[in-house]
Amino acid sequence: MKHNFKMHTQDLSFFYGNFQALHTISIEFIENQVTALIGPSGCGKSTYLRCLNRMNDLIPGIRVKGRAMLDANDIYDPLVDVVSLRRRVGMVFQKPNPFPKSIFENIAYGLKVNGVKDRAKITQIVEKSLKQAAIWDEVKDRLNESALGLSGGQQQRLCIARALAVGPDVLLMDEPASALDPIATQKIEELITTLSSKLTIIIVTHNMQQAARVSDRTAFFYMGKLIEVNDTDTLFTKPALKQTEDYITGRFG
Ligand SMILES: Nc1ncnc2c1ncn2[C@@H]1O[C@H](COP(=O)(O)OP(=O)(O)OP(=O)(O)O)[C@@H](O)[C@H]1O
Repeated sequence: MKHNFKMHTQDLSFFYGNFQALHTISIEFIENQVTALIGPSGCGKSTYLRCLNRMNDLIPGIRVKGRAMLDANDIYDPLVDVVSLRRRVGMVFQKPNPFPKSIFENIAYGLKVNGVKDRAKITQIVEKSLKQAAIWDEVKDRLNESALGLSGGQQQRLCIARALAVGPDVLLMDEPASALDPIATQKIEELITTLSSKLTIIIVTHNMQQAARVSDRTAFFYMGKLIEVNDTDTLFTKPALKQTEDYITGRFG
């Protein structure tokens, strides 16, 4: 079966000032699959993830080399509008970060910023996004209450709904469940699996069991380098390199 690549990077290198955090990383992200990025703390997973929607742009002294492509477009092309890039490549962070507004407004806000004015349409998208993020039943009777009154797991699913509302093609998730309890984590993992039928998902996780559960492909990073990328099953059962094997069997990390 021929796969379509939704995103890919080619020899992507990244520098914080004089410190090179990423060395010539090339990965292809298959459309409507989940790719997990794993590796020990400080190996550059989050830096790489943030390169994919230019979240590092505002850090002073950074430099990017190589290419990061969304479909056939280089996202670092000077003509790219970063706001519309982030609409197509959404992001969910480690710590749920809802706005201090109502549940409804958390979703509606991004739509308004993106120029949607029709109230009925906004209401419809809010409902659809909350349903997609598997939180509608829990919040439908309290849409006007503050999002800050929700549990951590609910807040994270609300943030996922917020990201989905603007219709992204790709969702970047930076350890989306690491601040959550096991039940909330399971809900997020189930949600990732459901969403991947329509979205390309790239997830950073510290948790190898989680990578094995949710992802189709896994990329192992070490000290700013991509060591190995493969089907998740293959990477975890027959890693090509000793370094990968040592990491997944817990010999370091
Ligand atoms: N804003 C920054 N300025 C300078 N160096 C940074 C900055 N952010 C990260 N780094 C460095 O870049 C390297 C990669 O960090 P990064 O956060 O991408 O790793 P990570 O694999 O995501 O780690 P963790 O799992 O602990 O979050 C580290 O050496 C880190 O110290």
